[in-house]
Amino acid sequence: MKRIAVITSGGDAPGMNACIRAIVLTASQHDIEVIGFRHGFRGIVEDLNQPLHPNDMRLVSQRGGTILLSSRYPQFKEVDAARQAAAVLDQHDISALVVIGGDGSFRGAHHLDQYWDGQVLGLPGTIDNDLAGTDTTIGFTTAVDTAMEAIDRIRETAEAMARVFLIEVMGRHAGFIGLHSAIAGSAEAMLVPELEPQPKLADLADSIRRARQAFPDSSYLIVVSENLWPGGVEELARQLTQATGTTCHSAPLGHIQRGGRPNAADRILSMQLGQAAVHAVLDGISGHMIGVEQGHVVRVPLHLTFERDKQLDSRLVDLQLGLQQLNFASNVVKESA
Ligand SMILES: Nc1ncnc2c1ncn2[C@@H]1O[C@H](COP(=O)(O)OP(=O)(O)O)[C@@H](O)[C@H]1O
Ligand SMILES: O=P(O)(O)OC[C@H]1O[C@](O)(COP(=O)(O)O)[C@@H](O)[C@@H]1O
Repeated sequence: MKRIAVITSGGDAPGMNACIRAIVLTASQHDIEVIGFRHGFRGIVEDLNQPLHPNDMRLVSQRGGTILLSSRYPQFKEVDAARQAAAVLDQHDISALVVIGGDGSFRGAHHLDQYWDGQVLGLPGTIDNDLAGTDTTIGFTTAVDTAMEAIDRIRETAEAMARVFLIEVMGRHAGFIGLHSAIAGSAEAMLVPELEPQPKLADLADSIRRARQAFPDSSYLIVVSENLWPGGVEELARQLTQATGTTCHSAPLGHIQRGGRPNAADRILSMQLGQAAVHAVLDGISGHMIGVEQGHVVRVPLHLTFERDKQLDSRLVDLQLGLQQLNFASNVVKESA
């Protein structure tokens, strides 16, 4: 009988618990025990093990965060840490490890694979959706829903007070949350790292000025990815206020985007991938991520998920940029009417 170990690693993502549930239930169907290690790779190295029983899984899918806890543990890059993890996994007679996490976690899984004989599998769990080889990641659509709801709320007060807001969303190196929440929130402008060329301060200020002229009683929302503007969204708001003469407010959404109950799509994705991970273990697969492409479960070599950049969907970028233009054009029509 095989034993499977599971960790959740890096930034937690809504749906990780539903994924753990599917792994534990599917494994039990095949008489396979599942052991969790708390706090990601640190938990393996320090042997923070936690048996996972099907009976414990009844009320977990609905919860955000991760019942296995997570961490950022840079020490795992060391060879000694990987060797220690391999020794702990062997002591527990583990034959496969499932890592639920993002690109950093998959680098960790790939690293461990070189020092351990067991099977290593990755499941894409990050709100950032920045893993190549899968259309979406566990937690992404819930985070977009959360950002959209926050944008809607800001829209209402901004509209009531005719204010300009810069709303900062998560996504350290990738604009997926930015793009999707900008479209869903009908933002007047969007700043995400993938835009070529990047809008300049003067362009943004000019758009704000024109919109204010045409529609002085309306709100104007700009969605901005974190880490994009030097000094952050507060500094961008300060510079735009100075350039336009209109007060521009900053609203960083922060970690509220990461918590919360997973939406239906994330629960379904998580359970689909959790079940598929156990099937991959039974098929003897190692060194792969289990992802989803066009509704089908796919197995992708781990290194291909983090060595390549995942592109934004150019049709969605065009959609947002086009609607921004039309928004502006309709302002001009009204202005001249
Ligand atoms: N190059 C690497 N080699 C080994 N382990 C790594 C490497 N990069 C990241 N890790 C491990 O994966 C963990 C999660 O990575 P991180 O980038 O923080 O989050 P995410 O997996 O969500 O992208 C790190 O804290 C570390 O333990
Ligand atoms: O909570 P922390 O450690 O400050 O990390 C914040 C980062 O984690 C994320 O929420 C998720 O990123 P990862 O999934 O890659 O860990 C990013 O969007 C954000 O930049």
